[in-house]
Amino acid sequence: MMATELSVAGVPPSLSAKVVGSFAYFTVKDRFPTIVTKVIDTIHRNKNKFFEEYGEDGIQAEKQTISFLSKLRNELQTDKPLLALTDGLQDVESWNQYLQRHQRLEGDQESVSWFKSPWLYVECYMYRRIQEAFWLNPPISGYDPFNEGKTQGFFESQQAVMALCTYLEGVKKCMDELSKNQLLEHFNKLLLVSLWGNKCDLSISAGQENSQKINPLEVLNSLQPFILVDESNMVWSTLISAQKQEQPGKATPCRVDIVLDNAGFELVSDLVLADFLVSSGLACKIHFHGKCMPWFVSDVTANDFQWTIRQTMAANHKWMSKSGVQWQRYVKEGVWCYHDHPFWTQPHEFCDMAAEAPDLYTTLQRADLVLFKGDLNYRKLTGDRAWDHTVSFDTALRGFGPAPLCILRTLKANIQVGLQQGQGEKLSSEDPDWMTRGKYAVIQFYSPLSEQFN
Ligand SMILES: O=P(O)(O)OC[C@H]1O[C@](O)(CO)[C@@H](O)[C@@H]1O
Ligand SMILES: [Mn+2]
Repeated sequence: MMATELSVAGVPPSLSAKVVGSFAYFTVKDRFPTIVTKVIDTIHRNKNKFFEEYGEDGIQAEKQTISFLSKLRNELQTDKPLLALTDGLQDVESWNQYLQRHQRLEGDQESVSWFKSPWLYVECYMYRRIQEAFWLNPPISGYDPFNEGKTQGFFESQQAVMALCTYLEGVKKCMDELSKNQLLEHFNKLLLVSLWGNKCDLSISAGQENSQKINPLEVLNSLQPFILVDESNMVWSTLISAQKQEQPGKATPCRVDIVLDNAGFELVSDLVLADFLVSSGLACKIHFHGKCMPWFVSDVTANDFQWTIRQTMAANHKWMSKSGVQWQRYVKEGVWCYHDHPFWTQPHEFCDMAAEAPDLYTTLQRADLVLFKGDLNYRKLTGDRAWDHTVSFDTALRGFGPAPLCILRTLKANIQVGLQQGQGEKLSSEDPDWMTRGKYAVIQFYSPLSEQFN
């Protein structure tokens, strides 16, 4: 099961920093070292805290972690071969096998390196190595170096969060009187807020900025021209038709899975959408999927998920705290549940999920709809390959389709499929950076049950 064969007929090569001047090249060359340096600074700034908590052992661990990370930074800046992991975590074997498969494919170990290997692989590997640096240094193994940025992103988005929760509670109050069209209107709005919430990630800005300052609902119209593909109507029909199939014997009617991306405002926008789906009866159960370790700077971990709900509950704002209390109740009652499978923090393209993580694939098959959030999920759905812009989304998925699925993504990496003939060229001539600045977005849909829609 080699995941990145470059020679599969009809499948383009993986994006890689070996293309000098490409976005992948600049990311590996400039953004990776910046991110590792930021992690080092964060640890250093927290030195006193480690001392207070763990005494001399904390100081030793801080020093040692910084030394591991400096070594990592040096390896990546000098294009050294990737190394096997040694921290004994449950996913080590799978990472090391992945490395060996690449080495076999390339014919020598030197060729599997930061600038020569697939960008998706080396970027995931960098975050896994950061995790290793901590894990090998108890007592600070569990430290999340991105936590400060994530919590700051949440606090700086307070006004937007309040506006969104006020809107949500307003809708919920009159839910019973809403016509189907009104319900659809609210659904569309909240789907768009969740889509544009993906602008708020910390990885693209190397940890600089990830907050939502203005009322997201007020800017939706002005953002409409920047949505390049909008298949939200298929998402709506999927939810409606799943309801029609609801049978008394079916254990979990209309289940929606949300594969989360970033903490901060984006997570709140996802929770608001999930609340709307449940309170409107469009869904009965929501399964959230997050990361089991700090990932791509701002991605949601179990801790971020719980923390965000607690903070929302504790807010000194009537509608915000009401929303938080409701979310806590959903979690307690099992209407919402959070999972973090190790597959989400591995470098695989999603077309390899069925083979690499059959249990996760089976889990997703139980959903009536899977909503994927964000750029990294888009890269993994499409294999992070140099597809022509006009190739269809289903072709790029290469057989991945556990259930009807939709991706809500703002463009931050130079990959985009499913466009009209000439659309990509036109965008490139108007704005050469159209794929990498988070200015444009897509809502793309695929269903393995497509006959249902024919
Ligand atoms: O949080 P998101 O939307 O997945 O964005 C992260 C993206 O940002 C980047 O760091 C930009 O290159 C990509 O590596 C990654 O795909
Ligand atoms: Mn992210």
